[in-house]
Amino acid sequence: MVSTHNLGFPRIGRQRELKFALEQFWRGETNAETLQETGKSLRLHHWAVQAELDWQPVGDFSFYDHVLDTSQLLGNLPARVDKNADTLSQYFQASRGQAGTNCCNHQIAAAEMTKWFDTNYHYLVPEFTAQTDFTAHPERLLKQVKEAQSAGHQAKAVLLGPVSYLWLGKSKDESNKLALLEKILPIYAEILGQLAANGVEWVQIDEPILVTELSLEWQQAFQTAYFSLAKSPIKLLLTTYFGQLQQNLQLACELPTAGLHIDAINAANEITQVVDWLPSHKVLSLGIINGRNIWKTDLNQALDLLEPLHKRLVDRLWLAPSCSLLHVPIDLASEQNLDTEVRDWLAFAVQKLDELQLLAKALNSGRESVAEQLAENRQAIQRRQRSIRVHNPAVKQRCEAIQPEQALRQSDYAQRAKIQQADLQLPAFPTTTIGSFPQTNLIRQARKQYRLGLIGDADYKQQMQAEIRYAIDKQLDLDLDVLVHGEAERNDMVEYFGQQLQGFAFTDNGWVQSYGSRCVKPPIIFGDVSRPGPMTIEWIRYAQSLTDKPVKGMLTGPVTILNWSFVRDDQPRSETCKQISLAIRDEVIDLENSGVKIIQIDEAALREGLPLRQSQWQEYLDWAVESFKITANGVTDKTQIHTHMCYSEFNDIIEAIAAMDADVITIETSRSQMELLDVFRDFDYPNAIGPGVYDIHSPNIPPEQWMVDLLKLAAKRIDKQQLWVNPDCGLKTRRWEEVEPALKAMVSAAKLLRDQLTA
Ligand SMILES: CN1c2c(nc(N)[nH]c2=O)NC[C@@H]1CNc1ccc(C(=O)N[C@@H](CCC(=O)N[C@@H](CCC(=O)N[C@@H](CCC(=O)O)C(=O)O)C(=O)O)C(=O)O)cc1
Ligand SMILES: N[C@@H](CCS)C(=O)O
Ligand SMILES: [Zn+2]
Repeated sequence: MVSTHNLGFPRIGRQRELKFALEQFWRGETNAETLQETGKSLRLHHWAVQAELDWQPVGDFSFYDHVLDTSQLLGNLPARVDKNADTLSQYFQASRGQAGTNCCNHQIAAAEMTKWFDTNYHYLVPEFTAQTDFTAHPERLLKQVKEAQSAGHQAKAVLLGPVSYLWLGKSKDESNKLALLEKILPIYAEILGQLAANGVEWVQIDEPILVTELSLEWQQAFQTAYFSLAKSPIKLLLTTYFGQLQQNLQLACELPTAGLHIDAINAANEITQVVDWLPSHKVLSLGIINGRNIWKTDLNQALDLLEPLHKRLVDRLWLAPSCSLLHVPIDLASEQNLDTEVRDWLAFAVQKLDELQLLAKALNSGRESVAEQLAENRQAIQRRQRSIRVHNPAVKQRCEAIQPEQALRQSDYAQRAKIQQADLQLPAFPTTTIGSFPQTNLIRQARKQYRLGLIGDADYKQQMQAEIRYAIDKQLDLDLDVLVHGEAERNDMVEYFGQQLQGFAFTDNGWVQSYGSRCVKPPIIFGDVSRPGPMTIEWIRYAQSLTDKPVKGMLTGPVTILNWSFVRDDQPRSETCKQISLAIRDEVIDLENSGVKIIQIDEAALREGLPLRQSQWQEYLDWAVESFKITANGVTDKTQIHTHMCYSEFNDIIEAIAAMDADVITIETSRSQMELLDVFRDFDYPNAIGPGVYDIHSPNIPPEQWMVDLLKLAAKRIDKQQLWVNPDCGLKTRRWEEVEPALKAMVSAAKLLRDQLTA
């Protein structure tokens, strides 16, 4: 008999119950008990949805992030959290920071947040020093185990493994993180012991770093860790996902665990080798359903692959999604307005689990036991392949006809910079923001009413224009140099563009957690992409009509639209990206023709799209940078092109960043004390840079002196002529009460620097 299990279920809830519960709690409208009740009810609901599986995951739920949960489990929250606070308050202090007050609270900086591998999910980076000690705090996990067991479920505990945990964290004092392994292992052993004592048979121990290129030192750490944990009285399912094992394959197979899970979508070519290497007592869990995409599985094809493996492995074969279902929307049944043809091609989390059960039944009881469903699945797969909605010959021809010159600026940066400055006349340390201003309730309500047809085009336009006017007036009061229109009309920087492009479909409720309570609704790219008409021109033109200061045209770049969408799997990503790049190029040219002098093309997701293995980076960077350049470079020298990236660890890709040749790049740096600029200095990066001085992910308002200090640190690394002054990212998640004083201090800091450093 083949068994089924799931690596993790989306936490946010069908109606984003978790989001609303968290935000109410943070606003002080509800108490901790109410929040805990929501958590419990979501967990119980999720386990009920997964009840048909042989094992239900416990420990995948989180109030903010599972890596932060692991830090708390191991007694490793940042030292600055208030030791006297209760555990929930400590948890939120670490995830969101705490603003200082005049009375008793001191300001607590939030932990650094970064991308979880190549996904759009963010985790909170564990912090280490040579002195870090760990202590076991398994109470929350054990409580959840009990909850699941009491509800009649087979609890399989989910833990982030010790080696990946250390790898994902950051040493604050340059000490070797691996030296902590010997301290952390007894704590894991203690937790495993407690799980066993509470009736847990299997622990899914996630070690996703096994799909990356590991040095010998880290490979050896796996040996040390798992030979040590093998003494524990519990079965470990060593779990890898997001890619191939390659040089870690033998290691993963041979570590002394009771089972191994591999990503059978991304590492399909390694299955045979894994089966050959795997010791005969071990379970092999195959992640056969794609946990990163929303397409129906070709079940007949999957069975062709699985049947011979089942014959060989018999009871030792388990089936699961390739990774946690955290990265896909919950339920297709929540969609009332999806195009029926496209809907027929899709599977969300709940449908993926149905697919899993169907595969298990076909293996356990023969294909004939599910013949009807298999026939229906075959037809759906064929309908998608043959659909005329997918293919647009004009788009394909335009892509084939792209000439290399289309990706080139007219002149080099030095020459462009002079032409642009002569026109723009910006001061030293020019100030700007990244694009969005607070998405207030009023804005969201207006969008909702418009969406529901409760207000018409004229009303909506008037309301959005009022918001734009408000944002422009505020920026004029603040004396910022380069203004933005504030993005009031955008629900999301990717969804907004997708909704106006052909080849995209949308969901109403296809929410996916991005960080904490924040979610996104990734568009679905199902066909060739084209732009039926201008997407942003009217709004920017209106904003520019209100002021003589330059207002940036604001676009999302092709690589980011690609990386933050669910992408078609029937052509290379590079091809889809090229199609998007031509569509956005047309928008850039229209903006220039409308008199817009500065155009920002956000490529927030360019870096996270890097393949997990460095050996594949260059190929990706070649087409990603080319796509950006096709989009950006149809303009004359006079137009200043900005790009923005929220994550700025550019050490290994600085050449690609330089090759993008944006006139100005604004980046996230404030939490790293400008250290991220070292690579720009070492590379002699010539173009302008706006290192973020205001961490927009935290409600804390940065004091002016803090930003002055950051700018001075920046000026030590980068020629002051090159420096711009801006926040780390857009301000849509913040409130005006936070934004105004923060930007006031930022502009003041820039002016001070102007006086001090350019005198
Ligand atoms: C820059 N970031 C982005 C990433 N990915 C994207 N696709 N987009 C990004 O901007 N990845 C990296 C970072 C992640 N950062 C964020 C930051 C903020 C959010 C966020 O705020 N998300 C919102 C949802 C945004 C949205 O689409 N809103 C819609 C619908 C809102 C809604 O729920 N409306 C209610 C009614 C109004 C109300 O009561 O609030 C309804 O319909 O019932 C809109 O504004 O129209 C969030 O709330 O989580 C995400 C990623
Ligand atoms: N222009 C966008 C970029 C976010 S990465 C914003 O300001 O929200
Ligand atoms: Zn950003």
